[in-house]
Amino acid sequence: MIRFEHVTRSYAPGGRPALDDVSIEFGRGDFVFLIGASGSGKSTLLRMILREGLPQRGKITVAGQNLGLMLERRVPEYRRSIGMVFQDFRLLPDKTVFDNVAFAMRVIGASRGQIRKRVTQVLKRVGLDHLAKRYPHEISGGEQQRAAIARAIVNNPAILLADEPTGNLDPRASAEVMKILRWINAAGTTVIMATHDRAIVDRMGKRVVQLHKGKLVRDERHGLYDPPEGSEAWQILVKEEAESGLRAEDPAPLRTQAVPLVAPAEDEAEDSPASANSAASPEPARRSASEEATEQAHEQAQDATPAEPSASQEDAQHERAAEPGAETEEVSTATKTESVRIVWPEEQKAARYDDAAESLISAAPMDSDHMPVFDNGSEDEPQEVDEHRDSPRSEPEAPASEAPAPERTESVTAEPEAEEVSPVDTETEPKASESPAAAAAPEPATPGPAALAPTAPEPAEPESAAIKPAAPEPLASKRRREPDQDRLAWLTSAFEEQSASSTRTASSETAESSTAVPKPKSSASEATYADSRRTEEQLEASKRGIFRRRRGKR
Ligand SMILES: Nc1ncnc2c1ncn2[C@@H]1O[C@H](COP(=O)(O)OP(=O)(O)OP(=O)(O)O)[C@@H](O)[C@H]1O
Repeated sequence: MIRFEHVTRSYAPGGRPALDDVSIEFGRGDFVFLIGASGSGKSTLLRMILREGLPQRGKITVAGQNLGLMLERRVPEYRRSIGMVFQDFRLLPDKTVFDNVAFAMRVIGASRGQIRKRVTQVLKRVGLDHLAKRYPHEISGGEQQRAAIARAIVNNPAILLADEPTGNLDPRASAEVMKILRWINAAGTTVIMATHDRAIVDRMGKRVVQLHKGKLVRDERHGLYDPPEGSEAWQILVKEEAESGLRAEDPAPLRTQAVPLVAPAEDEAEDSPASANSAASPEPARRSASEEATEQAHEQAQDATPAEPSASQEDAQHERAAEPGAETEEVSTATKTESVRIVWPEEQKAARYDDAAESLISAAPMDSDHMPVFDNGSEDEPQEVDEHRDSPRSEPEAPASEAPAPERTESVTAEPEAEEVSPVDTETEPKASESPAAAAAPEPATPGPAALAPTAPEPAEPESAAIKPAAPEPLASKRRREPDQDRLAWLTSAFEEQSASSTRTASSETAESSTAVPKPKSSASEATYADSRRTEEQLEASKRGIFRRRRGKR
């Protein structure tokens, strides 16, 4: 589905490429951890999937579309097929949780009723329906990240990219985020997550892709954070750590078996390269870091540009294609598509879900409807929209208990104008114009058709549990390792314990421990906020114009 072919990407002339001759594939429904030292190219790889920057060499195709051939004006639509979650959340600070999530639907022209219904549904799924009216600074970091995830998935993306989504979170909040990502993946969304969190990677036992100075050095179907001892990736890291003086701080690799440097998946063996070759640096773009940041902010703002007030994106594409003289864009040398939105056949979605649901969700606490259970406090309290934002931490927080229902197939039928939405609106009946799919989410357990995509079996436990390090570790490494194992143990119990048994005290402690509201990390994100607000104002202005015109007609 996502294919990098000998991709090289440099930011500065003559500098070391951020990605260096990287060839790799990510399949539909994959859950991939992207690991590597700071500066190894993880974020660059994620951004390139989002088409933020093109390779100077090589080719990236997503769902058969060559991103290098994609017309600029199609990029915003393409990006709406992809959800993105950042370490610093990037919520709009002057919007409530509800409106942050609703914003992503408003920019595609969804109607008020659709937005209200869908946003409420998604907030329930991430356990935030009771905090819908809070502002980002009134909720914890973990809750902010869940809101950011809700925003990322509200339009049913085919791909979810997460750049260190647990980087600012404590273990409990991290575990909840991972539960959600696991569930999203089980619903068929490809999840690619850059992380430095050893415990999470080791606990999940998912595919691990490791970068080192822009090169792909490891691709394991079910990997741990540390490369297998003796492998080339392990040797590279030992050398790097010795050079940087980090070795004494770092734990020894957890396994003793040597595996090939790059171990392609069984079904990808033909296409995955055995190793990443060093390539001559191409002529890089002559842009400064600040220009790059501005470009990113601009590109993200493009995403926020309101779409034509048409129906769903697919419908809109078909409508445009049906118009006389409408463009049909050749987005790939091999594939001619009408839409840049990433869609795959219904049966494959169902098959992927059916195949994945049982195994992927199994480790997370679930309620009777197979929803991840969140530790939001007493289960006795009714779930309702919080209408008392003045006392942000005094209300009881109810657990999510809505049916999970991945409904990646639903499409929204947009109305001509996006309207301001309030989560306290008491109207609950969907409008007649709303898509039935939006009203009735499919049951996850429904078996898919025969076209089931084979999925590698999930390991019962990470292999690390049974394997001892081959060599005695230095004292310093043991010191570093203890907290890591504590964290691993904590995560394990967090995954396994039923939140019904968790106390409200624990919940509030967690909330207290992570209440700091992160400032935008970079000028790019600040610019994104500003551009998003500008877009918001443009929306408002256009609505005012529409209403004025209507009044004039009357
Ligand atoms: N906008 C930019 N302009 C110039 N160089 C950049 C830019 N973004 C990243 N780089 C450089 O590209 C290389 C890869 O950076 P990248 O952010 O992809 O690494 P990373 O693995 O995500 O690091 P981290 O774990 O610290 O987030 C680094 O050397 C970095 O300095």
